[in-house]
Amino acid sequence: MAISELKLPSGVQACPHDDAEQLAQALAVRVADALRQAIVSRGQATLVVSGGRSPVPFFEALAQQDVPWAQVLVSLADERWVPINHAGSNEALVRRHLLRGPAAEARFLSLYQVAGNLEQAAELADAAVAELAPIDVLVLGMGDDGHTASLFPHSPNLQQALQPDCVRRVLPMLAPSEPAQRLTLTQPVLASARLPLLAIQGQAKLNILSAALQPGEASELPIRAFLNSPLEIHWCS
Ligand SMILES: O=C(O)[C@H](O)[C@@H](O)[C@H](O)[C@H](O)COP(=O)(O)O
Repeated sequence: MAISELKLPSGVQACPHDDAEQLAQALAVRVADALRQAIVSRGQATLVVSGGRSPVPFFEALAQQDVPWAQVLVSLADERWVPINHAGSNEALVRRHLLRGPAAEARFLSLYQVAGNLEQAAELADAAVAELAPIDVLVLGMGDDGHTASLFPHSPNLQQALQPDCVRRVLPMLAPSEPAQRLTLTQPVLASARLPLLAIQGQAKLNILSAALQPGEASELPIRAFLNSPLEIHWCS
């Protein structure tokens, strides 16, 4: 199956790419163009990205793009509740692969907070990201279980986090995989994005996307809450 075979909702655009390298390059050009346009319109741009393994080539391609990085605020859709020197830190991933060279001039807004427990860290992060929305460019990934950001199926707080009127910007979340303790932006913040992009690779994730396009509960496949207009889905096999 290819993404062009999926029946996508109106305003959800399929963007197929030949391979991971071409996807990363095309996404970097798309994001850089949107950041430049936001800066021309509003004097600054906010970019929120996801962690994981697959964004690294995209981060490195974006770091090469000609963007007025000093006018860009970068943050994360989610973070593992680990310090920056931990292997699972999304902040470390972004600082290592994106915020280098000219892109090092961008401002970074951390989700990670030192606190006595995950809930306290989420409350501190909630206050720390007050300036984040509306997001100009959001880049989401998706797990093989249909999670996005750290919105994991059947996780405590998931229903609250997916509410369009959720008053929290950041909630604590438990992932089925280590590091389990997570901090995630909630649906209202993520849905504020002027340009939401979903980047996924492989047939397994396309099958999950196909399932998420069928009627059902977002609690089973949280990505469901984001498959609406406007959205570009960038995919390669
Ligand atoms: O912290 C994280 O891991 C990400 O924010 C997470 O939501 C990621 O986007 C998916 O797990 C997909 O990860 P891959 O793209 O590496 O498969």
